[in-house]
Amino acid sequence: MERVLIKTTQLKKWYGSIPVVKGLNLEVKSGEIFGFLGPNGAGKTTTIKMLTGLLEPSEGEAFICGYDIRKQSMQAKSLMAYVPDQPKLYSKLSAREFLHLISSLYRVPKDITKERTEQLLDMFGLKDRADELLEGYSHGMRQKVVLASAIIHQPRVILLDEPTVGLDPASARLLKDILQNMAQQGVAVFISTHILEIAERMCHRVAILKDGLLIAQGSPKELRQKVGHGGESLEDIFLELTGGHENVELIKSLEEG
Ligand SMILES: Nc1ncnc2c1ncn2[C@@H]1O[C@H](COP(=O)(O)OP(=O)(O)OP(=O)(O)O)[C@@H](O)[C@H]1O
Repeated sequence: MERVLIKTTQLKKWYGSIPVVKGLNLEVKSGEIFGFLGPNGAGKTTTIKMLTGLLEPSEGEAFICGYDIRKQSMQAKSLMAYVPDQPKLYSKLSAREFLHLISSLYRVPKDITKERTEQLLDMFGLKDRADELLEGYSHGMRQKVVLASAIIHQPRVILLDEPTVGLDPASARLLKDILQNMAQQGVAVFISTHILEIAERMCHRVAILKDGLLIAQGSPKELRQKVGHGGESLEDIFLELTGGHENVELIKSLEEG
């Protein structure tokens, strides 16, 4: 049986008196690519921040590889990687220096760090500019450095918040290939995205969050069978479940009017 590497039980978050995540029960297994979908403000980033230990849950628990993110945070964090939607880099370091730094924080031995840094720089097409300061990098190039730094310690779990924003098509494809490869090696991949085509093509299972609650969960095919009438795309199902179809109708009526 595959191991559950990400698990939440009745995870909740309030900001002040406002509940934004309302009791999430999630499980992601080794080798699984899990898509976390939902309209703006649904609570996706809040959930990911609780899973990574950046935000304290108001109630409930989250586990990474069986470690409680609050009580065993060092063990949990050493086994995970997090790619935020707005990554921050040390702009006065070069890409090569940054990768060495992150790798050393994860206590990867020096010789392995050097080898993996060169492999990753090569893989992401950054080798020619690896010694330039990151302040001179474009958004997409920075995104690639963050991705490289996230996988340098070979995590068992990777959480990505909107990772394809700013990547050119070739880099987005590279990311997809890397994540699929990681999943084949048993990594649990948790990816929040608004790009439903990515979710449809890449994710083994997706969950749709609305107003802090899970309203559907399953493989894209299962969701189509459960919710659809046949022939719909995941986008149609998403809009149906989240009420986006009303907006489509509204736009149409505005156009007609
Ligand atoms: N620090 C905060 N203080 C108060 N409210 C917050 C804070 N951070 C987020 N929220 C609110 O919590 C809700 C969920 O936000 P969150 O960023 O988790 O949504 P999301 O699903 O990631 O949205 P998006 O797709 O737009 O990135 C929103 O209503 C947001 O305004």
